[in-house]
Amino acid sequence: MASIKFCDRKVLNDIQHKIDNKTKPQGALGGLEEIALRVALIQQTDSLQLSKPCMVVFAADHGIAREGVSAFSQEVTVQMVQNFLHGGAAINVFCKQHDIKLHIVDAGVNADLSDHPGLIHKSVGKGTKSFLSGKAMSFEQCGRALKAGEEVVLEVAATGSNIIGFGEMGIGNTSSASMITSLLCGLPLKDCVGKGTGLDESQWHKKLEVLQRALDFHRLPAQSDGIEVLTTFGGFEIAMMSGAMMNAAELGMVVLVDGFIATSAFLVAHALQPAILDYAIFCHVSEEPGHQKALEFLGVKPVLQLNMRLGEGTGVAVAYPVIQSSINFFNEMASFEEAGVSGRDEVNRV
Ligand SMILES: Cc1cc2ncn([C@H]3O[C@H](COP(=O)(O)O)[C@@H](O)[C@H]3O)c2cc1C
Ligand SMILES: O=C(O)c1cccnc1
Repeated sequence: MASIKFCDRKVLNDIQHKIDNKTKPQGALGGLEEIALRVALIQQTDSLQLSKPCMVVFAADHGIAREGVSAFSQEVTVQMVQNFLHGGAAINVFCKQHDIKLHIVDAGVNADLSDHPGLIHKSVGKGTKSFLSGKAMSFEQCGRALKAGEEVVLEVAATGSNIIGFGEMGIGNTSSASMITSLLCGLPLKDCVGKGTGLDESQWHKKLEVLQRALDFHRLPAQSDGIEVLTTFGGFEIAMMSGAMMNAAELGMVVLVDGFIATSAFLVAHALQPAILDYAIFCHVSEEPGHQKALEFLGVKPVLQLNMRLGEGTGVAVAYPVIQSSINFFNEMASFEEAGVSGRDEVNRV
């Protein structure tokens, strides 16, 4: 398992000084300044670099999808994987637009995908079990998924990438994310359950009722251990994302987190390795109510607020140019001295 170190804060004052000395009123670039500070802390240098940005989408099926918790049926997972491989999904479009290299991983889709050369094959099984009457996965499967996530990141890092985004596909996975968020953030389940792919009001009540029954069946203590929560309610793609995120942080990469489901994987990683928070940028806040709560729990602000609720890593891909802008102002903007612009104190003296 990864062992993530908190970033060395000795450089913090120098970084802040550099940001404050750019030719702008102090703080005027708002969130861009926070992003630049985060990347500078990770990279421990005053010349920031984003190399070979990558996006990894983990796909898997969920037994809970058969309990009427999603507006779509389970086959959509494999159909969307094929769509990813043919370049037709939202994540393909946005990654292409921003020159982000896209990797698709079979983490445990309920189909035989062995003859798809464009796919990274890491399947841990043909979908999880329904967590309504037992654990979604065994500890052994969970261990394999975490390890597979680490392996994928190692390969991506070896290409020279230092910034990596994570996304997912798996019908039913907002249900897993709701359970994980409720338990790891110590929140009432009701506050963490949303409409996913588009449930109506009565379908939402049914989803909440099913998930409440699962919660009552397992009776895990509030603030349970991350692995216990993951094996009981997780998905293979969520476990693989957790392992991947931890390894990326350990390697000193910038970790770009997408929406509700990716953040639930992050919550597991954070429960196991709190220092991972130093390496993460939360790219957007999803319409799923549990996502906003999870971001509040972590004490972080999202880059974008676009009322998106798709997943696949789309929030990461559309936030990427904003992150690039943060790096560019930090590297390229002139300081007051360089540009011969009067600083605030000088103006006050006049
Ligand atoms: C066509 C389609 C494309 C998607 N791309 C991402 N998701 C998103 O929706 C699913 C989670 O929602 P729920 O828990 O309600 O099933 C995940 O697959 C997620 O990635 C999609 C869903 C659909 C239907
Ligand atoms: O926020 C997300 O990641 C999300 C929300 C709804 C459906 N799929 C994904």
